[in-house]
Amino acid sequence: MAVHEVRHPLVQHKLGKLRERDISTKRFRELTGELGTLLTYEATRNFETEEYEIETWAGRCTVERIKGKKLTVVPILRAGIGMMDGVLELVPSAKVSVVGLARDEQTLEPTVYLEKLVSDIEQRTALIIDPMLATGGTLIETVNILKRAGCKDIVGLFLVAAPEGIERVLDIHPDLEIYTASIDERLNEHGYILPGLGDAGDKIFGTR
Ligand SMILES: O=P(O)(O)OC[C@H]1O[C@H](OP(=O)(O)OP(=O)(O)O)[C@H](O)[C@@H]1O
Ligand SMILES: O=c1cc[nH]c(=O)[nH]1
Ligand SMILES: [Mg+2]
Repeated sequence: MAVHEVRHPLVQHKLGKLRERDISTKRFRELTGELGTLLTYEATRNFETEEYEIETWAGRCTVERIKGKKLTVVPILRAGIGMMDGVLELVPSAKVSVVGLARDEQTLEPTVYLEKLVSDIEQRTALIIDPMLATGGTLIETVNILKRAGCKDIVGLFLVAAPEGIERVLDIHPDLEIYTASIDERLNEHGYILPGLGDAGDKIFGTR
């Protein structure tokens, strides 16, 4: 297991724009999708490939394809939906397993309100997507759901992650692989990430 902070210049440039206080809903959505694409590119870097032969304009040629990797993208409602189109741009055939969790603003404990997983999830790598990993409670519960369903290979993509949350999650799920555009400084007293993005769900959906 490992935590990868993706320091690629494009990722850091887009994340900087995303942090601007007066960003519009439209721009926040665009950048969230684009960062979803870039994090997917990084997270799929070590997928195994196999060679096969094709007929080309110049005769036969050996090319490569991803070897038997079946994916399911797992957006955590609501905010994870904001990354989904960007992720699916690179893995357009992936099945989608949706989970809905909401964090109680006072206790910071998540409640699960939806589980709609693909039926053969035990044969798939799960790619969890959510802009924020804060206290880690939502991610721990999501991984619990996936493991209960038989999923063994689980990767999480987050725009921003708090060090406290990462530590808590890895304590319980040390086999998890995490990709994030930034490991931020800390959580504030309300469980929000600093400097973070504010409330990502509200910014993506235009609610407040
Ligand atoms: O790591 P945690 O402390 O559990 O917090 C992170 C969760 O909180 C946010 O969702 P929220 O519950 O606000 O739901 P939303 O996406 O509907 O806004 C965020 O998108 C994560 O899912
Ligand atoms: O900083 C945070 C923490 C949880 N959820 C968010 O949207 N932002
Ligand atoms: Mg929210």
